[in-house]
Amino acid sequence: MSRLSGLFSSLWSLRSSQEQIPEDVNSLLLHVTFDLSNSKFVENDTTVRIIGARGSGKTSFLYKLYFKYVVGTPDEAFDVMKTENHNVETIEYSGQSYEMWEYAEMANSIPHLLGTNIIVFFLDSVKQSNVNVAEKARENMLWLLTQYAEALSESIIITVANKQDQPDAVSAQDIGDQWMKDAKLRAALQGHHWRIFPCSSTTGSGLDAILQYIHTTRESQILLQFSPPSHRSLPPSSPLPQRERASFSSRLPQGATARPAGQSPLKERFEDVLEDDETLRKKMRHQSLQADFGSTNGKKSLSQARMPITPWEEMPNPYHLSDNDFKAWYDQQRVYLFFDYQSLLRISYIYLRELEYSHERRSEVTRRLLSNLRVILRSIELCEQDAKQASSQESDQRATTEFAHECITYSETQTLFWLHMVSYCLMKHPVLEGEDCSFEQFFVRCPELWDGELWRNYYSYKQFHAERGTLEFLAPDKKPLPNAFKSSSLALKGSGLKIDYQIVS
Ligand SMILES: Nc1nc2c(ncn2[C@@H]2O[C@H](COP(=O)(O)OP(=O)(O)OP(=O)(O)O)[C@@H](O)[C@H]2O)c(=O)[nH]1
Ligand SMILES: [Mg+2]
Repeated sequence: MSRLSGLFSSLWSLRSSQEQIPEDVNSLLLHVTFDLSNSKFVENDTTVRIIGARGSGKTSFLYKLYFKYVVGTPDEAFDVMKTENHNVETIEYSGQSYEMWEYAEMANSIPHLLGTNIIVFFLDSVKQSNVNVAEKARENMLWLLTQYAEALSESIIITVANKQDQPDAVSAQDIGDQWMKDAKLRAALQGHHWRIFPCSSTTGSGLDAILQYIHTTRESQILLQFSPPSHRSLPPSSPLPQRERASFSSRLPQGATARPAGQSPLKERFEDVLEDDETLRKKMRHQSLQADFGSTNGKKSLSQARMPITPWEEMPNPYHLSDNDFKAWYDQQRVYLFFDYQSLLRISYIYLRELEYSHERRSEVTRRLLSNLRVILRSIELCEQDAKQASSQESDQRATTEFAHECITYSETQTLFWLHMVSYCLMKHPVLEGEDCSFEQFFVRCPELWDGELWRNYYSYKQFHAERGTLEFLAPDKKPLPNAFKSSSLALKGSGLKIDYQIVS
């Protein structure tokens, strides 16, 4: 320890001679805030600022990195003492040197944070089980991002859920979910590259993933000369309120998505739509890069692309997206974190509403809805498989819970049934001019859709879940579906039950 504390104090004196941190932080803050209006903050491309609660493990993290990447002794045991002001080390990673600063208090770090490229925000995951502590951490992050929104607008934000080696640590997934449930914080983070990583500064687990993310994200940001990522312009979206969630269908047995034997007229329909798994994986990687770095612009080849390290944050929770963003994502066949019953109703509603204003034929829209759904659901499944495989290799069982969301599987019969019911509800509860036309409002108005077992009125279980119905629409075997079309739809008039069947065949 004495060796390290000596090291720290010598570093401190070296740095403090270069960067005078005044005692009166407030006056400095005023000064910096004033300067903001006139200056564009640009700093060393590779500076990383580590902040967070006292005792959360910032110093341990810095020196674990130091021993691993500088000294080359990753298992070196060392003690740390409370940081007086700050510590700094230069860490070499993938041919790039990163100057890493860690600060004792957030207040003394602020003058250095402004305009910084990478902010690493540390949390003690054990203490996150205390709601007040968790809330305080979120408040601090929010305060920083809102107070210095302009100066930090380009900053990559990394949240580190440290001390994951402790049995009572709150998982990174749960902490991330809490952060995303906080509408203000979510809005403040929107537009930043933001990720949360599980980590243990004592065992060193998670260190590589964090460094790799810093490296690839920063590298690409430089390549793209700070061109904003494509999602930056998206407006902050409000989450749907928690409400009773009906279940669409339990996952079909393994292989249910495989083509059934026999000559269904729909059999060839998706031949050109659903690519093989490898192509889908490539596409997902490409999309994740685009989401992360704006556009690859040909500057980064696919062979250089890496799967996201913690893929779930790359994939948006559909509940966090506005209707517009949700649809844009769907149209691009991009992978969501999960796609549940409510998401299906929502996309059905959005597509049907759009139909009212477009010249597109209903059958074309339905076809697009189905083909996109099939690709998206398969992509989610592949991500799930990859994550499970990765977690079993790392023997980190926690990672598998990242995908523990309700997710439907592809079934043409079930999808078209729900599309039909949404269409029916749209007719029964039309959106009047001037009314809020969000899915959220529509759903509130349609109690019919709250019952995930609604299909039982029309179908036997066997028919609704028949394997044959996965890739072709099976008509109800109990009673006809309600008419879901205005009488002006002459071609469809009176066809009630068979309408969707006609559309897809
Ligand atoms: N179990 C466990 N203990 C950790 C971990 N990281 C840090 N610690 C312990 O937590 C205590 C505080 O660690 P520090 O690295 O000093 O934390 P800090 O954020 O730098 O604290 P300040 O300097 O007071 O701001 C020490 O006893 C560390 O050994 C971790 O990942 N797991
Ligand atoms: Mg410290």
